Amino acid sequence: MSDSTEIRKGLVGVVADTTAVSKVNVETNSLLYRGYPVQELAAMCSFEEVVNLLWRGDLATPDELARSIARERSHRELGDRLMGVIERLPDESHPMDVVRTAVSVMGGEDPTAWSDDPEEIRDKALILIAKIPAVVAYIQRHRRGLPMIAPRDDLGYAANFLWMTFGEEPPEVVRKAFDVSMTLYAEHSFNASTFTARVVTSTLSDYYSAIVAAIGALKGPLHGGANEAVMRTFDEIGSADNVVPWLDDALAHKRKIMGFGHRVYKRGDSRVPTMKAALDTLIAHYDRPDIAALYDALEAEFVGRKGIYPNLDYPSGPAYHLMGFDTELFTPIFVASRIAGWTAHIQEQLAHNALIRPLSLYDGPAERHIDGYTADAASLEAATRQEEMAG
Ligand SMILES: CC(=O)SCCNC(=O)CCNC(=O)[C@H](O)C(C)(C)COP(=O)(O)OP(=O)(O)OC[C@H]1O[C@@H](n2cnc3c(N)ncnc32)[C@H](O)[C@@H]1OP(=O)(O)O
Ligand SMILES: O=C([O-])CC(=O)C(=O)O
Repeated sequence: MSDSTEIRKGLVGVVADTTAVSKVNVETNSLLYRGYPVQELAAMCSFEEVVNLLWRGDLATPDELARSIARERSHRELGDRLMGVIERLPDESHPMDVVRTAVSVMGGEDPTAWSDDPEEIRDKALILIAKIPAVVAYIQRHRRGLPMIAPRDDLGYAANFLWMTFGEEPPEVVRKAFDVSMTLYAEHSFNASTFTARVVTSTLSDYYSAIVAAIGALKGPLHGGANEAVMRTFDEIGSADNVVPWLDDALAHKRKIMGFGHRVYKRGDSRVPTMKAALDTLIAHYDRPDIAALYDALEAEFVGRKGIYPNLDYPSGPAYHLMGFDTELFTPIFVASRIAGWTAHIQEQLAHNALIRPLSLYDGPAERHIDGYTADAASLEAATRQEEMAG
C-alpha cells in the first residue's frame, strides 16, 4: 500500500457487499423492502407483516403471520431477572443504555445465544421484538413515577406498545401513525448500526452481541439519536417566529441542524413524505398548529439557505412528542423497529459470511526506539532461548 492509496474516509461511496434486504435508490428517491416500496407497505401492512417480510424475503402467508403474531404476543412480559437488572440501573441512565443492557441480559439468559440457523435467529429476534416495548414503556412510566402496565394479548404490536406506555387504548389515528413510523424505521441497507451488526456477526459472534453493538451505534446523534435531538432543537427554538434568529446563531456557531442531511440521500429522504403525512394527522388530532408552523419554518429556512433536506428523524421526533413519549424514549423506539432490519442483515451476513476487516494507511511516527535499548543479535538470541526453556 502506497501513500497514493485512495482512502474513503467514513467509507463514503464504498460498496461493501450485496444485500437482498432493501434497496435505497437515490435517483428515484425510493426505498424498497424486499422489492416492495416502503410507502406501500406503510399504507397496506402492519409492522408485524413488515417484520416477517424482511426476515423471510416474502410476505408471510396468513398461517405464518398468525403463528408469528401469536408467538410475539406470548413473549411480551419481562422476566424477573431482567426486571431486576433494569431496576438496579441508576434513574439517570439514558434509556438507550437501559435498552442496550436489557438486550445484553436477554443474551446472557439464552443458553443457545449462538446460532446460524435462520429459524432460530428469527425466534430470538421475535422475542426481542416482543419485549422491547415493555422495556420502553417501563422506562417512561418509571420516570413519571407510574407503575408498570401488563401487556394485552388482544392488541396488535403498535396498540399494545402505546397501551403499555400510556395505559390507554390509542385512538386509531395515533395507532396508525405509530405503526407507520415503525415500518419506516425498520430497515435502511448498510447504515452505520446495521453495518455494525454485520461486522460483529462476521466474526461469528452471537446474535445478541450484534444487536447490542448496533444499539450502541444507533445511539449517536449523527444516526438514530437525531430524532431526540430534533425535539431538543424544537424546544430550544420555541416557536416559528424565532426560527430565523435561532438559525442565524446556530449556523454562526457551526452547529449541525439535527434531522437534516443524509449520507446517501442528497435531495430528500424517501421516507419523509410518508412520515410527514402521519405527523400531519397527529397535528390535526392534537390541534397543534404551532408545531406545524415551527416544522415548516425551520425546514423552509434551512433548506433555503443550505439546500440540505430533512431526514426521517425530522418528522418522527415531533410525531413521538405529540403521542406523549418523553424525548429520551425516541431512539429506543427506533431500536424496537430497527431490530427487524438488523436481524435480516445478521441472517444474510451469516448465510454468506466473510470476516469484515478493512485496511488502514499508517500515518503515525516513523519507527523509533527506547533510549538505552540495544537490540543486538546476541541478546535477541538469548531472549529467544530463555523463552524456549520457559515454554
Ligand atoms: C435515521 C438516520 O440516521 S438519518 C441521519 C440522522 N442524523 C442527523 O440528522 C444529524 C445531522 N446530519 C448530519 O450530521 C449529516 O447530514 C449526516 C451525518 C447525517 C450525513 O453526513 P455526511 O454524509 O458525512 O455529510 P457531510 O457531513 O459531509 O455534509 C456535507 C456538508 O453539509 C453540512 N451538513 C450536513 N448536514 C448538516 C446539518 N444537518 N446541519 C448543518 N450542516 C450540515 C456538513 O457540515 C458539510 O459541510 P462542509 O462541506 O462545509 O463541511
Ligand atoms: O441510512 C443511513 O445512513 C441512516 C438512515 O437513514 C437509517 O438508518 O435509517
